[in-house]
Amino acid sequence: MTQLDRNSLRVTVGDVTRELPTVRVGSVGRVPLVEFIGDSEFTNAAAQAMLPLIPPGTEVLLTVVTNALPLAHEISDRSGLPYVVARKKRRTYMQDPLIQDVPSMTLGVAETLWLDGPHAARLKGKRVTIVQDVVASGGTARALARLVERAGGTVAGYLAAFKQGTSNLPLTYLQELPESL
Ligand SMILES: O=C(O)c1cc(=O)[nH]c(=O)n1[C@@H]1O[C@H](COP(=O)(O)O)[C@@H](O)[C@H]1O
Repeated sequence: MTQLDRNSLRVTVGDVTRELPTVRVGSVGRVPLVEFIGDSEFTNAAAQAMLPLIPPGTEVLLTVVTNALPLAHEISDRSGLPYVVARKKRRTYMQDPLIQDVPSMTLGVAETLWLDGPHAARLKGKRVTIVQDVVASGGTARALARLVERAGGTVAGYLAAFKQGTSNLPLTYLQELPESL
């Protein structure tokens, strides 16, 4: 990882290098912006590198829209593990969804997660690994863990492409990003 200036940070995953732009977030300062959506080459490199980090015993992956979705798709495809997706908006077709507030978000917006009932059923009795693009405060990860428990599953572990900040979750990740630049 190379800091080019306050406006960008160069990261390399596998043989793919990207210059992440930085964005201003509240009073925190500038944080590097990781975008997997729209970048299959970067997504695929990260998914491939994350395969050995999947916690042993994992039976199902759980992720949340939007940015982590292509990553979870690729990890699922490469590992053969099924994946389940929490949404951030209610959909009219949802049946008995589990609704979970995310207490605080690094990017500055409070959010609510929605897990459709039939999808929650796929977590019941399973060892579930939570997959994210970035874990910062850990608020999203904790909300996803709560959904696993409410669905009757157990959390096998937390897997992220990048860690940013000092959350004390038992997280496996590829690289650590600076909290602010
Ligand atoms: O696109 C995003 O939502 C996102 C971009 C980014 O550069 N960094 C980033 O942390 N996020 C999202 O912010 C959430 C992590 O923040 P915490 O809940 O504070 O750990 C995840 O849902 C990420 O998808």
